[in-house]
Amino acid sequence: MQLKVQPIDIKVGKYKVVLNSIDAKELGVIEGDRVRVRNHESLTAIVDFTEDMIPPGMIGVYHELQQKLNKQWTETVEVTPASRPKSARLIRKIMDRQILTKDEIYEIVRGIVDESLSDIELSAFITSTYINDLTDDETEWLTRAMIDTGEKIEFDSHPIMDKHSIGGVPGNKISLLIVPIVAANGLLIPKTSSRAITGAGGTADLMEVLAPVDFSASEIKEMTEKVGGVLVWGGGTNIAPADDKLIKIEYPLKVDPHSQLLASIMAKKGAVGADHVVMDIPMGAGTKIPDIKTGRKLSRDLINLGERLGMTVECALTYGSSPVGRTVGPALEVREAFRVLESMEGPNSLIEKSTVIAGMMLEMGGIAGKGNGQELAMETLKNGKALEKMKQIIEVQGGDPGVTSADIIIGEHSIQLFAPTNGYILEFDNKRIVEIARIAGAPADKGAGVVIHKKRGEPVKKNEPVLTIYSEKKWKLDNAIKSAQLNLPIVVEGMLIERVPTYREL
Ligand SMILES: O=P(O)(O)OC[C@H]1O[C@H](OP(=O)(O)O)[C@H](O)[C@@H]1O
Ligand SMILES: O=c1cc[nH]c(=O)[nH]1
Repeated sequence: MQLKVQPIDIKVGKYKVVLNSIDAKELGVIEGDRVRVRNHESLTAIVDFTEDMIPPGMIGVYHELQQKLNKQWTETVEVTPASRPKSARLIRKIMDRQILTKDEIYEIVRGIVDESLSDIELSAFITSTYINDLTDDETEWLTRAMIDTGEKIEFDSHPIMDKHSIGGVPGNKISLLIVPIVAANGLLIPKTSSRAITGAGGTADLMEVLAPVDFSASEIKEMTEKVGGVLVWGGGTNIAPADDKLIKIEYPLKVDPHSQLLASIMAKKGAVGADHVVMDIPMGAGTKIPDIKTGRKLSRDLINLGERLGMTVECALTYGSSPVGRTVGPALEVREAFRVLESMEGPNSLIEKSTVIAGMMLEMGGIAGKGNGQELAMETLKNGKALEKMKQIIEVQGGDPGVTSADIIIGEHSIQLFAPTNGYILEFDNKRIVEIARIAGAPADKGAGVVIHKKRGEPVKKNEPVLTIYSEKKWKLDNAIKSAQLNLPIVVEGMLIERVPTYREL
């Protein structure tokens, strides 16, 4: 069928077209099917439907496909039904618990990278791997395919250090301290991070408060060689490009399937040529890892996958039942981390966790003797070398190296929530804290988030503030307050939890 092209200047992240339902019926396609669009070249696109936006005889072409067709633009195109790509059919095999071959896994990853899989198919891929774990071989191939379908960095000098957190604990801003500590001690650390997956601010969202995070592989190499380290967004590079496309699907689903998590993390490490990696595995109620047994199993899986890929991996099982530090949300977290860099002023949970992990890295990199890493990491914070290095990192990434914690802008609208009674913080719901920060606008609105005045186990007096919610927009703050009041993330109780009388009135 010949259709007249109607450009639609909207980016949808895929090759997509819109057909009038009359033409779609004529072609025998429904929403989510594919069509071949042919002018001088031939491309497959996913079909959207409309009753009125596009009249019969025309085809709406979204931005990405326009860019492709633009090379040899024509007024009309030939449109024919196309079959689903092989990668889409392979996802069904995972649902049926069949084991995929290496070639099949590569086919799926190519389908993710070249945008030929629809969001529905991608979410089926995520969901089926959430339900049915991939085998060790499949996970290795998934990781390798994610590395091989993107750019890789080869450094001339080694060792290359790296760290990664599996996420799942709110306020985990430790990379902002670890990277400068490690780089200040002469090791190279080209740290790529994801944006938030299940949280209210991933490290890439946080670093973006201070400097751009979007760089090519060659820029990352150059910047790391210049100042020793970077804190960049993995999705902004062409490093493991499938990763961010999968994370975009995981984010609304709020899931991070085991095999995807392994591949997502290790692909980013493999692509930058990491030699030694420390993994942070937050554990406990409300995290991705409910208990130590599951944490040890994940550690073994990460260590084994590292061995298969030629990296030494050590894992740190860390306390995750309470947020790290007292802030959740990009700008608030950056300000808290910066205060530690500036003056060691800050929560012990943040300083201790950051220096323990940085210490492990200094030992693995041969800079500190066994058992002395944390002391050296602490010293690097105290003597201001980590702050100096952080400023170099900010500058090399194009931010303002003169920035101080006082310059970081927090959302202008805020409200405090108060303790209803004297007592102790008996329960503290990490997931609710994240949810409230997200409703307030985090991570997209950098100034949105939550300050935690009282953590689990701490004593509190009636009417003392327990949380402050910040937002850049009044209406988002109102929604966050409503959500917090409907289901408070904190339970305050006195020492007496409930008095049960001799006789209860029924
Ligand atoms: O949103 P949730 O699932 O909590 O965690 C995702 C965060 O965890 C990792 O942190 P890092 O890069 O090691 O600092 C990721 O890169 C991302 O920033
Ligand atoms: O980078 C990350 C971190 C946690 N989970 C992932 O899937 N990727």
